[in-house]
Amino acid sequence: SDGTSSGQSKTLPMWPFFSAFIKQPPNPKPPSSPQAQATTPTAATALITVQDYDAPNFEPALKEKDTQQQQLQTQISAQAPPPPSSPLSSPRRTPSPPDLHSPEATPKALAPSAAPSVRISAIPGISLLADGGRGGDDSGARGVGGSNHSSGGQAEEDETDDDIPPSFPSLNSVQRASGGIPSLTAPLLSSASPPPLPSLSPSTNTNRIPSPVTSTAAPTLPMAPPPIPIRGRNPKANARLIVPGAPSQTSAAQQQRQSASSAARSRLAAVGLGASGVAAGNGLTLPSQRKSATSSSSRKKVILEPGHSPLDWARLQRSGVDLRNLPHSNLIKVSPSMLATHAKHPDDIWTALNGRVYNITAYLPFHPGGERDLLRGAGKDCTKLFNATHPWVNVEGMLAECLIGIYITEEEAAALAAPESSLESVD
Ligand code: HEM
Repeated sequence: SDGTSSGQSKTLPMWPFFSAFIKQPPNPKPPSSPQAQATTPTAATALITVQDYDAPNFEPALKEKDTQQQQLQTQISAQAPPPPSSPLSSPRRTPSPPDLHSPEATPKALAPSAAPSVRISAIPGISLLADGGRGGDDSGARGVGGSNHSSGGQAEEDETDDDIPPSFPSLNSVQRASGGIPSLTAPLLSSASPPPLPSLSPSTNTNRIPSPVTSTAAPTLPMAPPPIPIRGRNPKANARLIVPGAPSQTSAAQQQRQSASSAARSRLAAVGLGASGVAAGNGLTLPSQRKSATSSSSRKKVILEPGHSPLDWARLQRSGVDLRNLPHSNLIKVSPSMLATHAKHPDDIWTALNGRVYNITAYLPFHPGGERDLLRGAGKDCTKLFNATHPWVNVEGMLAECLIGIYITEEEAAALAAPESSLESVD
């Protein structure tokens, strides 16, 4: 029978393709090779058995194939379960795998002839085995290291439980109940507590904010929490918090920071710079610095009537309205005596500024410093007063439409009047 089986396996090269579509008997068979025993029992496994065949012996092989098909159909129709101790499972009982290179190494060769030799597993081909590795003897499967789910029962549960690692510590252990593992926490505490770090000792931490973390859990923390940052706060605000003469409650670091800031401010004042590093007196310094530069003048903001903002004044200048109140458009030469005659009339108030004479009557309600201050220059030269108050104001642009003429001295006016009088006398 060995020769026959060998001939069958050697002369059916196309049989694997047919056997792949043949429904297997419900009772699965053991794997056909020892290697299949190592496969996962829960996954569908395709077992492929490839054997050498002899091409010249094709004719007898066809006959043998027909015989096998008939027997196979008979077996499928009968669906007879294989005997519990199938001879085909004998290779699995052997503790060491057989030599695969020898002809007797195949399960077909190892199977006795009395057994139902013509079975799918004995025919070289492709066998699709769902849950391959089932069947057979439980002890045999365990003997070669495989698993057997068909045995079921307690054996299967034991194998499943072995894959789950045990919980540590156990759910009902004393370690969980106590909240910690003494064997792990004790070395940490013992190594951190003696001796305590100097930065964590309460005696050197009196200026810091008392924290329960530093007092209770200090041995387990490597560093104490940092102090509250003071960066971003206004240094002047810090300076205002210091009450002169009062006992200082600040720490040494804060005192050092404040002394450094005051020293920096004194250095800036020595070079003529404000606290912000900007030259004092150009309008970009802090209000306190600017007020000290103009403390001699009586600068005060007044509330202007609605519709008298600087923009309203600019709009009035561009409107084309006559703001000069002159019978002609020519500029005239104004003497101090002539200017003085335009100081009291409420509709015709002149002032001299930077060598020019303006009619400031229309501008009076628009003056940010108020009418009263502006009227201080009515009928006279206000250049000194103007420059003492707001030298940055562009008066040439603001009062362009109010220009009367140029401001001349009495001598120039007299010189101008003399020729005219002489000509008049000539005429
Ligand atoms: C005649 C031409 C004048 C013009 C065109 C004029 C214009 C101005 C302008 C534009 C401002 C606002 C400046 C600012 O906000 O920075 C102002 C403010 C002021 N002016 Fe005059 N002014 C004139 C004459 C005078 C005179 C003669 C005085 C008399 C002291 C005076 C006293 C003031 C005062 C006290 C302020 C308020 C300053 C402040 O905002 O704190 N102005 N003036």
